[in-house]
Amino acid sequence: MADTTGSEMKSGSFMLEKSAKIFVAGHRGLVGSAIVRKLQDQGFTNLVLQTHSELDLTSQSDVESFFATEKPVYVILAAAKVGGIHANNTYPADFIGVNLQIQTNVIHSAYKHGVKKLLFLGSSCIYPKFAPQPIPESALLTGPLEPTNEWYAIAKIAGIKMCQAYRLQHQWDAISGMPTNLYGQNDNFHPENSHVLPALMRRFHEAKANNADEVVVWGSGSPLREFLHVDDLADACVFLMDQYSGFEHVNVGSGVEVTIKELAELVKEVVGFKGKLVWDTTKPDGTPRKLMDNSKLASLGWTPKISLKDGLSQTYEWYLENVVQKKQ
Ligand SMILES: NC(=O)C1=CN([C@@H]2O[C@H](COP(=O)(O)OP(=O)(O)OC[C@H]3O[C@@H](n4cnc5c(N)ncnc54)[C@H](OP(=O)(O)O)[C@@H]3O)[C@@H](O)[C@H]2O)C=CC1
Ligand SMILES: C[C@H]1O[C@H](OP(=O)(O)OP(=O)(O)OC[C@H]2O[C@@H](n3cnc4c(=O)[nH]c(N)nc43)[C@H](O)[C@@H]2O)[C@@H](O)[C@@H](O)C1=O
Repeated sequence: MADTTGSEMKSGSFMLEKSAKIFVAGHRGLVGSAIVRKLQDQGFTNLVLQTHSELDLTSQSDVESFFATEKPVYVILAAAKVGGIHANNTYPADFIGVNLQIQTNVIHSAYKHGVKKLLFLGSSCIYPKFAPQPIPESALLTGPLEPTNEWYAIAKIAGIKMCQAYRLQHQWDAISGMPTNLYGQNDNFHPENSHVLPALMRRFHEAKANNADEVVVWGSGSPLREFLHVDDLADACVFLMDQYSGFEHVNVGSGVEVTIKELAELVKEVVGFKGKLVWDTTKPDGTPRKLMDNSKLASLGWTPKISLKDGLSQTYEWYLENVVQKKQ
C-alpha cells in the first residue's frame, strides 16, 4: 500500500540525476523561470521546455503526444492560469476550467508515460477563508473558501487530490507544494490582473516618473499577506523533488507577514515615490489573513533565505532593467 502519511521515503536520488530529462511546464512564467535558473545552477543539463504556443497544455491530445515522444523522467508543473484578486474575481470560468484542464492532462500523461516523479504547485488560497493561523496542511477542506478566488482554489484542490489518488491507486510519486504569495523577476506587472506586489511596484514607479502626487491602493490596507521570493520557492521545489515523497501537500512560505498598508509603504520606499497613498475601498480585500505554518518543510530541512526588503530591491532593479528600459 502506498504511503498516506508522508512519513516514508526520503529518496535523495533527484540531485544525483543531473542528466535526467526534466519537463518544466510554464518555464517562461515567474515560477517556471526561477526553477529553470535553479536547476541550471545546480548542473541539470537536460531540461525540456515548451512555450505556450509550442504546446498548449489544455489540449489533451497534444499533451499526450508530447509525453509519448519526449518521455521526460521528471515533471515540475508550474504552468497555470494565474492572477491577482481582480483577475480571479473577473474570470472565474478561466481560473477553474483552464487550470483543471492543464493539470489533468499533464498529471495523467506523466503517469501514463512512466514519469518517475511529478511536483504539482498549488497555492495558499486552497485553505478556508477563516483557517487557523498559521495555517497547517491539515486545514485543507475544513471550511468555506474565500469567494474572490474559490474557482482557482477548487482547481488547485483537485490537483492535490489527483496527485494523492494516483499515489494511492498506482503507487506513483506525485507530490504537491503550496506556495504562499510570490514575487520576483519575470512577474506579471499588468495594472489590473497582476498580484499586489508587482501592481504596486509599477504604479509607484509610474507615479514617480510622472511626478504624480498620489497613488491609489486597493482595499482597506488591513489584510495580511505572507510574501516569498520566487528564488526561495525554486530552491524549495528542487529540495522537495529530492527529499520529499509523501502523500500530503507541503506548505512553502517565508513565515513573515505584513499588512497591505505596510507592503505599500515598503514598495513606496524602495521605488522612491514621495507622494501619498489613497485607498480605494470599493476594491475587495480578499482573505483577511493567510500565514502558512511552514513547520513541516522546516522539519524536512528547508528554510527561506531572502528577506522581503532585499527581495523588493532586487525585483525593482530587475523591473527597471527588463521592463522599463526595454520599453524606452
Ligand atoms: N505568483 C504567485 O504569487 C503564486 C503562484 N503559485 C503557483 O505557481 C505556479 C506558477 O505561477 P506563476 O509562475 O506565478 O504564473 P505565470 O503566469 O507567471 O506563469 C504561468 C506559465 O504557464 C504558462 N501557461 C499558461 N497556460 C498555459 C497553457 N494552456 N499551455 C502552456 N503553458 C501555459 C504561461 O505561458 P503564457 O504566459 O505564454 O500563457 C506561463 O509561462 C502556478 O501553479 C501558480 O498557481 C502559487 C502561489 C502563488
Ligand atoms: C497568490 C494568491 O493571490 C490571490 O489572492 P490575494 O492574496 O488576495 O492576491 P492579490 O495579490 O491580488 O491581493 C492581495 C491584497 O492586496 C490588495 N491590493 C492593493 N492594491 C492592489 C493592486 O493594485 N493589485 C492587486 N492585485 N491587489 C491589490 C488586494 O485588495 C488584496 O487585499 C488569489 O486570487 C490567488 O491568485 C492566490 O493564490
